Amino acid sequence: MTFKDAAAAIAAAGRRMDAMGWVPATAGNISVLLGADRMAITRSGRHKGMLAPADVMLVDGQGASLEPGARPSYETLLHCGIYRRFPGTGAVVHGHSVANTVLSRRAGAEIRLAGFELLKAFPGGPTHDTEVAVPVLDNDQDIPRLQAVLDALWNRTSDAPPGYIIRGHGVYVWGADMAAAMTRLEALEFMLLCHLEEGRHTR
Ligand SMILES: CSC[C@@H](O)[C@@H](O)C(=O)COP(=O)(O)O
Ligand SMILES: [Zn+2]
Repeated sequence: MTFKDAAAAIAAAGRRMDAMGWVPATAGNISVLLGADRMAITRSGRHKGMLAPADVMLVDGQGASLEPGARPSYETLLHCGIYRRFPGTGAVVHGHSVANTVLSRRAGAEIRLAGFELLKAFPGGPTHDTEVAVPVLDNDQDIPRLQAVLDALWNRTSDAPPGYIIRGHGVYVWGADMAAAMTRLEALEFMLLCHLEEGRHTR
């Protein structure tokens, strides 16, 4: 994929996330892998619903800017961590929805989703008749330290997680390409919203 195509896919994903209310203010970040040591990612502090090609830039596999002086997403290392850990990943999306924020603020170490038809949208989820645990981690502005917590978590499990949620902050989801990542994000956000509504109606 060319940088131009990647920037267009990132901007389209940002518009979709904005339309859903998942990237308020300058929240969220989005990337596409372009090669073993290269990815296109949103610049820090841009509104993800109004991205122009110039709001996307190149970094290397360690998250270092390939454009002198330019500032990629503050959370670039979390994207690098996902590409490193899950080979075959081609795109990563991060958003701050009301559902993932509210639910994670009162969750423990995971949010369990069970019995939803949309669980079939997750990889390896051929049936609704299953339960998926989405990890919830405490928020941390020290991104290398947060990535170390994620690496330790992933080392303890053989499951391929559908994504993860940072408490009171937002969700990270990925896929083989942008379409797959967005399908997974939409499915997860739908189920989280159901979870939130169920909580409201059973109180
Ligand atoms: C609007 S504050 C949100 C940031 O702290 C961060 O969590 C975020 O999602 C966007 O950061 P960015 O550096 O623009 O990629
Ligand atoms: Zn964020």
